[in-house]
Amino acid sequence: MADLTKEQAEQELEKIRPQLNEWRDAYYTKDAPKVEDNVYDKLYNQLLALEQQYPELVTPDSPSQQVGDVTLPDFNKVTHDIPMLSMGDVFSEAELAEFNERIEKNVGHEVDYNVELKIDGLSLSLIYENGILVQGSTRGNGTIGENVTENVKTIKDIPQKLSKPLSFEVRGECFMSKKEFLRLNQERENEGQQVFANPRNAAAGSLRQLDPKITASRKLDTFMYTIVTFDGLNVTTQHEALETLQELGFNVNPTAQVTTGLKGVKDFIEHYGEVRDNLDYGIDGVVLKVDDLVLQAQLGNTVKVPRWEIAYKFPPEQAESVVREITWTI
Ligand SMILES: CC(C)(C)c1nc(N2CCN(c3ncccn3)CC2)c2cc(C(N)=O)c(N)nc2n1
Repeated sequence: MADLTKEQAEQELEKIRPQLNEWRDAYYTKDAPKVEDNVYDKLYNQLLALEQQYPELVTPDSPSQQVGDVTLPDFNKVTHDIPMLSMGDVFSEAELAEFNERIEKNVGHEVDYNVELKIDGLSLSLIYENGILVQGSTRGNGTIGENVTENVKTIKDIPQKLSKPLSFEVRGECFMSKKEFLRLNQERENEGQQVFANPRNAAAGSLRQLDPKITASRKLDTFMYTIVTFDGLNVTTQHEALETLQELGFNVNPTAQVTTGLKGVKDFIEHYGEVRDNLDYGIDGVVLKVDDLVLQAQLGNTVKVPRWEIAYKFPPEQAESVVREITWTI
């Protein structure tokens, strides 16, 4: 911002201060940010620049003076030493068959897959040192995530202390059950607040709160699915990794199955495609992972996605309004 005269700076500040305070209040009290963080940050930095240029223009109600009880809408960032990759996805059985053929051609024989439900939540990384939870973070862009450690400590199904003094990273999905989603939205409706569009948004909005007390007031759950570093664990398959996670006290989705080649995958997909609406958590597909960890390493990853896994995606769940309409007609 070009150097302004003191009068011009004062006029600018009289506009910027209430705007930032309004945005910040919306961010906290309504969990519904009115603007993206970067828009807030940009205007906030303009305020800081003007106040640095003219310190005498700083007022007690300036957002720059609201330190302590209200930290800025920005999380500390963490770097994922091992990137949190994306997933290749397919939408038909023909594409699944192509994926399987590619794998079999590459390794020269049929392979076992660990088949998992794809939970519709947000990715979470947990780091433990000597069995103590020391960091929780979101996926972010796969390399840089947000540090949400204090919030993660309010999630009841995440162990803060493991039964073994392990130092490792585990990853999984943080989600909100459909039951909790309905309860929370009813509460927000009663309080005249904006409701969340779906459980995934509600989970993201609850985990990505800067006030852990707000996170604690929302019931979040997890299903963990990856041990990133296996040192000291004799785990040789993805299925064993899930069993080990369960033994260590993590919540693991109980439906995973090992199949030989694609046999059984079709039944798994059809079954969970049918019972999906009755599950208390959202799913948006099924994930196939080559079960053997040595084969996974042999197949490796492309820049963004592992070559050894694929996500079969379901069509979007039936819209709430359609369901309500049918009920209404009846
Ligand atoms: C370890 C790998 C990479 C194979 C992996 N990656 C996953 N994901 C990556 C892409 N993700 C992602 N998220 C946002 C933007 C782009 N990609 C969302 C998590 C998995 C997600 C689930 C689930 N949801 O239930 C699951 N059972 N297994 C996963 N396994």
